[in-house]
Amino acid sequence: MKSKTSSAEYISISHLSKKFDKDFVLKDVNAVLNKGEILGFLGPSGAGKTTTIKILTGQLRPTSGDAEVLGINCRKIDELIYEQIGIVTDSSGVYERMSVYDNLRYFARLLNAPIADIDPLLKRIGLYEHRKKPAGKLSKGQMQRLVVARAILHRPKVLFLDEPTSGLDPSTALEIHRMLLDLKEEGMAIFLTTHNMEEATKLCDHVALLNEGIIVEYGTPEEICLKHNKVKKYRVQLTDGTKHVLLQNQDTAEKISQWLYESRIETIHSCEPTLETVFLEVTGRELK
Ligand SMILES: Nc1ncnc2c1ncn2[C@@H]1O[C@H](COP(=O)(O)OP(=O)(O)OP(=O)(O)O)[C@@H](O)[C@H]1O
Repeated sequence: MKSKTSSAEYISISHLSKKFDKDFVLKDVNAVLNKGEILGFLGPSGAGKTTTIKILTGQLRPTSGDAEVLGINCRKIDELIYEQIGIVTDSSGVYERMSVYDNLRYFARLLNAPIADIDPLLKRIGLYEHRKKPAGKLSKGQMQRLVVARAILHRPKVLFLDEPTSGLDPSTALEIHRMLLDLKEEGMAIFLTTHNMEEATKLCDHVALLNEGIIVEYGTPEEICLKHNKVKKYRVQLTDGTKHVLLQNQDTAEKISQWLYESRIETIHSCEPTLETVFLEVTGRELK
């Protein structure tokens, strides 16, 4: 983990814990997010992802440990930080009777963002055609784009997204992904929570796999998968339709060469771990 003094370090989380009543829902969480990076907090429902975001945005105080966001200790965060961060949770906070444009104009005034930035932003997120529509009449995907637009209108340094593509169709999710990668390129630091391991693998520079409040793996998606690539396996489908998963060893080599000799192999692949299979291996739990 990098030192606290790094100028590009926008978020640092150190031994963070949170207790509700008697139960710890976060236990000794450590992570770092630098400028121009995407950090993913991944875990099943109840793992503590939203609680982490709430602590980092000043909505909850931790029980112990520390976190800094843009150099401000999480216990001292107040509304002033909202000039420098954007938050996407759900669509609450959008005024449904106001038009798309008026919603953004309202937030631009609130956050001192230039009104002239609204139209280019609407074009960028594909909502320009819908700018006069009441927000309440947007589709789910359009609403999600509006919520992201509202969160980035004032060009924050850090963007928090709590499951930004949950429930979206694949093409809308893809548009959100493209937008996030563009924002990252522009230097924004993005803190993302998701259940979706494919999304995390594609977008995140680093991921924290969170289970019951504990980070069970932390690193780049590649590092984590490589670390768990010790037991090598092959997946073979034969021409008779049967499927076989075989450990890489002498017996398998002999079996595969026999099947090759008999022209019985339809497909053959090596089984590299994914974040999904790593999570299952480490926790014994599916991510759904
Ligand atoms: N205000 C609260 N009081 C008591 N318990 C809470 C409170 N907020 C959250 N919890 C509990 O803390 C645990 C973690 O909740 P959190 O919302 O952080 O999970 P999550 O990983 O974001 O889940 P999901 O993917 O379902 O959003 C859950 O067991 C939840 O019931």
